[in-house]
Amino acid sequence: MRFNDHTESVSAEAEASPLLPSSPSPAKPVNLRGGTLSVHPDGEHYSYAYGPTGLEGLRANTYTLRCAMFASLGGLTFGYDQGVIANVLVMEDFVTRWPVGAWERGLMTAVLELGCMFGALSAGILADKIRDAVFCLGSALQTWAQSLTQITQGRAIGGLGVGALSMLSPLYMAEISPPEVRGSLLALEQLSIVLGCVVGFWTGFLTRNVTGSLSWRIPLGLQIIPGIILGLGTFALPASPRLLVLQGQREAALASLAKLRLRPLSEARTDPLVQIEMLEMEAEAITLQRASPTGEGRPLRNEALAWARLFDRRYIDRTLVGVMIMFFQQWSGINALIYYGPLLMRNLGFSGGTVYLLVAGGTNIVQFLAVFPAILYMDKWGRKPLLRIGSVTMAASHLLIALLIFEFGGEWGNHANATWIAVSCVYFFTAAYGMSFGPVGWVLPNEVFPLTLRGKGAALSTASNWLNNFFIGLITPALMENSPALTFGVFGSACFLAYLWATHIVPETANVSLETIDDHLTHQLTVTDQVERDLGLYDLVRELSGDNGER
Ligand SMILES: O[C@H]1[C@H](O)[C@@H](O)[C@H](O)[C@@H](O)[C@H]1O
Repeated sequence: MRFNDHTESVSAEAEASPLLPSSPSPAKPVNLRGGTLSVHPDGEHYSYAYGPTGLEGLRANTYTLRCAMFASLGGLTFGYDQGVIANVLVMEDFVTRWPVGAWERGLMTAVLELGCMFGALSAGILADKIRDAVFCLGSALQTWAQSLTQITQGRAIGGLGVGALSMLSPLYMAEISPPEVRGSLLALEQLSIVLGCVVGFWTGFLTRNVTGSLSWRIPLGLQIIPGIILGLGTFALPASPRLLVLQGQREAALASLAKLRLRPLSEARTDPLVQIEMLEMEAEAITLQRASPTGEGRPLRNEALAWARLFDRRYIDRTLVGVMIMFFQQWSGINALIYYGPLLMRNLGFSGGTVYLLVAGGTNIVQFLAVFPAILYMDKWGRKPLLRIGSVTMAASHLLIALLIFEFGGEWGNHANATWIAVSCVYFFTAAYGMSFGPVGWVLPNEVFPLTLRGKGAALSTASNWLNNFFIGLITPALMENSPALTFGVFGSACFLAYLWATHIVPETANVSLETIDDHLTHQLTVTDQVERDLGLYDLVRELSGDNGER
């Protein structure tokens, strides 16, 4: 049984969350080969860290960092598509070749998001390399398309790959990370997505004047490169130790963990923190297997039962956390700005190329820069404070824009100051989003589910991202046409609800191991506790803390 004693100052809000039981008072940390173990006087509540959080922590985890960066290439692929497509849709060759209506164009854009949703949900079925191959096939189809139907088909197929990768990359990162830098490492997914947006946007921007179809074939084709690198790289990445334990491969899991924690295998066998981490994984795997032994010979029924467990009374809280963080991430309105930003800027009185650069180019860069504070401080400050500050700032920015449009809409020319305040609000919003719901949206869903449900839970949460993304894309133009002020009012209200949700419902997950989070979220701890006791975990913890157990 562990507790949320972060030697550094993770918010006390964790204790205010209804999902987490209140933690026992913190204990003095014991230094263990560079890491720390803090044990409560009762000998059964503890927390541990292999090293510091933030930048120093990332520096101390070079190999895990490299693996996570590599895995995050999955995020790059979908960010790139978003960045590129905005440009492709207005390229001269593209528009004259296929002079289609708004509806077909909308379908062509949105079909990727629907593909992504199915890709995320079915990620568990396809093997790694096949998912990647599906993505490359989709990209190739788009690049060599001879008709709009082929592009649309290519985007639907590519979407399956992008969706699967967008779910699997962060899941893998969560499973290989040590507790003290898991938030920072998972935030790399967001960094990659937004980097993809920036690169995609500027690539399209640079090739837009190339003659003929190369103007759009080049940027669409380039996305195959990260796909190929990722495909080749999956052969070199170490397997998730948690998955190996679940599959009963203890030795392989230890070898993988030793590599990730930068210890020679022989040393890892006796390293106290590695031993604790291994025992925790084993305890969780045993508990979960006892709780849900899979019946043999009925794979479809078992699969359906496994999905149904997400809605079981015991897990529904976590399922809602995963689904709702993505819901609020999308209803914050970030993609309304990304997809329809130029429209908004035109509403604010800007025109031509300025509009384009200000919005699409500018907001992507702001979003990209905003991820860095999240990477550096997410584990130190905790997830909840980021979400709360972020949602309040986003709500305030949206509401101010709504008021300004209401007051000065249609006569911006006479109110230059109001225009610039509105533009600043767009950037404030983007920065606040980029530090909060952007990265945390990819962190929380990969932390709150227990081992056996983690894949399906993350898949459902990612599907929620894509489905809501799709709806936003669909309704925003109509909303804007109807009333731009109302559009911002709607997103502002969603941000305010997100604040209430982050304050009262979200559990703090910073700085504790994935198994600890599971312990905390499982309202009755008894089974895992007993298994942990049987495996000798508490004896080991007491021994390491210099306690002989007599109390
Ligand atoms: O986290 C990402 C990121 O913020 C992207 O810019 C946005 O387009 C995605 O929908 C979102 O999931």
